[in-house]
Amino acid sequence: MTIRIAITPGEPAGIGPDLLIKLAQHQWDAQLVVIADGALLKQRAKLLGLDINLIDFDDSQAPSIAPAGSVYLHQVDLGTDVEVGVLNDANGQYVLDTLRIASEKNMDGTFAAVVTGPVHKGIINKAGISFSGHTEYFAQQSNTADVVMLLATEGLRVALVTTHIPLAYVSRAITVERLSKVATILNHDLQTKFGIEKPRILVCGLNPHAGEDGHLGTEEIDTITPTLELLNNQGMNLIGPLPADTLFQDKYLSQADAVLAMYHDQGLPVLKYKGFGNSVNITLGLPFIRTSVDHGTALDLAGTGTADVGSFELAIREAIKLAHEKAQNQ
Ligand SMILES: NC(=O)C1=CN([C@@H]2O[C@H](COP(=O)(O)OP(=O)(O)OC[C@H]3O[C@@H](n4cnc5c(N)ncnc54)[C@H](O)[C@@H]3O)[C@@H](O)[C@H]2O)C=CC1
Ligand SMILES: NCC(=O)COP(=O)(O)O
Repeated sequence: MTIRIAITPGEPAGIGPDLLIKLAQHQWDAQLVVIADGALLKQRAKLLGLDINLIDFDDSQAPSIAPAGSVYLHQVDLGTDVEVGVLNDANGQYVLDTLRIASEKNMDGTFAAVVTGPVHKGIINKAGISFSGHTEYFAQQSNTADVVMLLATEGLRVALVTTHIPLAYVSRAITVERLSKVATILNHDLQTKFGIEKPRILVCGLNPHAGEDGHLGTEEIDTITPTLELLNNQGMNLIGPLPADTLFQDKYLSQADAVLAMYHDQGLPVLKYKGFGNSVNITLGLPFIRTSVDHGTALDLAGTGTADVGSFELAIREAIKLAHEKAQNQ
């Protein structure tokens, strides 16, 4: 069975188009359909000294595999010409259009998954569109109240209770309800997507030293500990709250299936230090499969041909794998 995957290369001035063009140089075991402006891809390929053959995507045809050097294209017109490495808010709507189409066509079953390249959150907002990240955008588009950001590399999976919010709002956002939903989604998807029968999840505290018995903050006593007790009584295996500065060592990680961090920069720096370029971002809890890269737009590398394809490649491979598993279980 041929799986059909949507790919959004993301910010047109960044490295997303470069990586997509490089990855299309070999044949994939799935139909990859890039949702982007074809002229942009042609121009970027020329700059990189590569050829790219774009095949018009027709969703009335059965999924088929493109030969090496080719990729299927769902055309979306850019707002304006792209200067490599230079952001332009005139293209903010274009980026969002590619994501909207990917979302709609995953919801209606045209695609079995979406793999996203990096977007620049700032320039989309500068274009007058409120946007904090793919994770939140796809949740909103699919009317999903709670989704979970999980990044995975060899030997470490990190999920987040809160995602793209200012640090000043984090404490308020960690409620019994949110923590319960995130832990439940994480536990469920570790079982179903990763085949772990009874996931062992290490849960970080929020404050230094997990609050030091309430002397350095009380969120652990007021919210985190009671929620973990509640969920463990229902059969989960959540360990914590643990001091985040000491739990990231092999002694603990080797016994764990995932770490649940309270906020973006508590968990992701460790993950990226361990596996930058070799990690995948997976959104759990969505009604469709979405994977992504572990890096940003890297404007400094766009058009140079030096950007590493590792994470984008892994994101596509993971999406294909998850899509096959989902198809088999239906
Ligand atoms: N999935 C997404 O859409 C993500 C988007 N971003 C966005 O990217 C923008 C830029 O963020 P930064 O913090 O500067 O992170 P960045 O990942 O774009 O760049 C950080 C450093 O890593 C290098 N780098 C990044 N990707 C690389 C690759 N594939 N190969 C080799 N080197 C690479 C860059 O050259 C730079 O030195 C921001 O607007 C941010 O929101 C950041 C992370 C994920
Ligand atoms: N650091 C990961 C990240 O910010 C990716 O966010 P998203 O766009 O995948 O929601």
